[in-house]
Amino acid sequence: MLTKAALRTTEMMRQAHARLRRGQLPVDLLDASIGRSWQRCLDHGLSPGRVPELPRLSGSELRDRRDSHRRLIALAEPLLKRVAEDLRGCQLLLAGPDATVLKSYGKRFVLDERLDIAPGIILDERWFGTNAPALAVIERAPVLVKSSEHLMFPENPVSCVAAPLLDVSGDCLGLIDLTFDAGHPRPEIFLRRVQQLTGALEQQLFRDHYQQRWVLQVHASLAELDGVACGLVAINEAGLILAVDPQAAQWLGRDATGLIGGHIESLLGRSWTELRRQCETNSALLGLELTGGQLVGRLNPPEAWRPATLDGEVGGGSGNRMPIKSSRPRRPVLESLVASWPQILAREARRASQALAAGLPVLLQGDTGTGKEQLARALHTSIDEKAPFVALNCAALPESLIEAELFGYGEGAFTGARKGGYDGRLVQANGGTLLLDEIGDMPLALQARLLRVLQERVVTPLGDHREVPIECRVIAASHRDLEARVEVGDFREDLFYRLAGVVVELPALNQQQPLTETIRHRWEVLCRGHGRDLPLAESLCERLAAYDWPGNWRELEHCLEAALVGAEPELDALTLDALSPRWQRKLTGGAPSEALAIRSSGTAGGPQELRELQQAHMQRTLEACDGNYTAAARALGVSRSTLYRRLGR
Ligand SMILES: Nc1ncnc2c1ncn2[C@@H]1O[C@H](COP(=O)(O)OP(=O)(O)OP(=O)(O)O)[C@@H](O)[C@H]1O
Repeated sequence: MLTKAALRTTEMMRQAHARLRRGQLPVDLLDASIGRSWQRCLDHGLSPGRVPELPRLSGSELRDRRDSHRRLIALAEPLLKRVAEDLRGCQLLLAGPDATVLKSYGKRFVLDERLDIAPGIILDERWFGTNAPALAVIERAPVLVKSSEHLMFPENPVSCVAAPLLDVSGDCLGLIDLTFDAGHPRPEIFLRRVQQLTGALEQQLFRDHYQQRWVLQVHASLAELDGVACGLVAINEAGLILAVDPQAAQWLGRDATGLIGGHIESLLGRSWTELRRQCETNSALLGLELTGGQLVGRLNPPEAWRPATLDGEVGGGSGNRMPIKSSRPRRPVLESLVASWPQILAREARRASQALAAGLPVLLQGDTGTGKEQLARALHTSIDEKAPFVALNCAALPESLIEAELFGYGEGAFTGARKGGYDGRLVQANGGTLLLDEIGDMPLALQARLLRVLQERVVTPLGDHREVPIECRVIAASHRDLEARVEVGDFREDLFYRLAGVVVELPALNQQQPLTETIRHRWEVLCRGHGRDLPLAESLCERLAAYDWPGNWRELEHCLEAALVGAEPELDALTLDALSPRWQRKLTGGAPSEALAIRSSGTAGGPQELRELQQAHMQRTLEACDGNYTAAARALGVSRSTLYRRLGR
């Protein structure tokens, strides 16, 4: 039996068709998208009610068409088959982006013998008139086309919903249509179902594309965070936003293009380094206070996030922590990391791996962003990728917490202590590797305790008398010159020797020779990763090589990836003009007036001259700071060691 609302709609549509027969387009009686479609159909010269001859692909044409959409079919088929079994009495269609039906699942509706909606049929508006698949592609949105809204079939016994399936670049891969009995009282539930299907498949596409990246899920409700309606943001190691799906843009209340290429810190107002540390190997739940309101988020390290499966479960498990199941190495193993390194450095890295495997500690030294953490992970993976890798940033924790974090505590050790106590990072690293990052910033008192643990290989948690044996490999890392700190008494000499079994000094990026080659290689790797083929202009490559790179690899990565994701699709080559104004300023020497002077005087302005100009600028800044290197380095925005090096001291 029809509901009152359905009767009203039926009556309205009867009037709509009557007005159409009198030559009027009844836009006031139709939904906006249906009205637009009717108008297009009339413009194509279609006559309502006259059943058209429908074009169909031949058997071999259909095979070819399926072959050219095999990625779409492979992605969607398992899910559609499963859903068709649940939705008895409905027909599910998978169609290409031109609304040609590729596959049909479940019931098969035959409206009359010429209207068998089967694979091979082309549901183009130009001959089939208003229909959900064609309309979903044109509107790029989910649509519901009820029985008599199908312009050519005023007595249509079925209604349809359809939604387009968009890939990560927003291109339409195809669509899913669900056809059901027109008498169904609540057609909206089918619309929601189709949206869930395309949502789940789009999440799968997002995951496949950004599997090696950090993924932030966002939603207003914790209960929905693992569903298909959550928004997704892909982030690179440096914190740069690589992609924002339409749902994330909606939740965040921001335009995706405005967010892509920006830094996650400016979106979340939290330190990226700290966020990353919070979820070193596990996903971490975050409360996000954004200008648009409160959202919940979950930050997932590379490979940890699994799309929703539509069964109410999440691939990787549920709850607020999601252990990584993958047994594949998450980081490049040592050999692939060192493949492009200078020979001497690669040899040092291999030596460190052997030493670590034999139980010796390894110390990694180098400026910020030179790849200490990346090497530490590769060393660990090269020995035992399945064992725990625990990183502790000794500089990031307040002095009062670092002891509890490192050694753990017993139940009730202090006010606010977790029920059941806490194991501490040393115990968590048992059987694996502990990275003591920024060890040069560890307070002296704690250095003494750490030394004792390393000597005795047992820890005593705070407020506890138990002794817990420790069996882990130790890597320490610091951007500080530890020997210099030992000399001035800020670092214990005995601890230094305990940590420095093998020392690897990671060079600054600008010491790589020739730097143009390194940059070009990195650019090509990034282009491949993003599926782009965009040459790097020679002139820009030279400018990049002349820049000092105080943030080393991290800064280079940030610069190149921001340029790549922001590059217009029609660009022939990446030139200086295509970079952000900030990078243009940086690359024209950090002293724009001097760089401009080179241009206006007509001098070539090659890398060597730029280097000399930079040096002169640094020297002048140093003099202006009365020879104080720390103040000059801060004024120039570079590290002290970089300033020393650039001035040849
Ligand atoms: N040799 C390399 N080739 C390409 N990218 C690299 C290389 N080394 C480091 N990177 C990239 O640079 C970024 C910084 O690396 P990493 O965190 O290991 O540096 P770090 O020395 O530990 O820095 P910090 O001292 O600031 O913690 C990462 O995104 C990493 O992927």
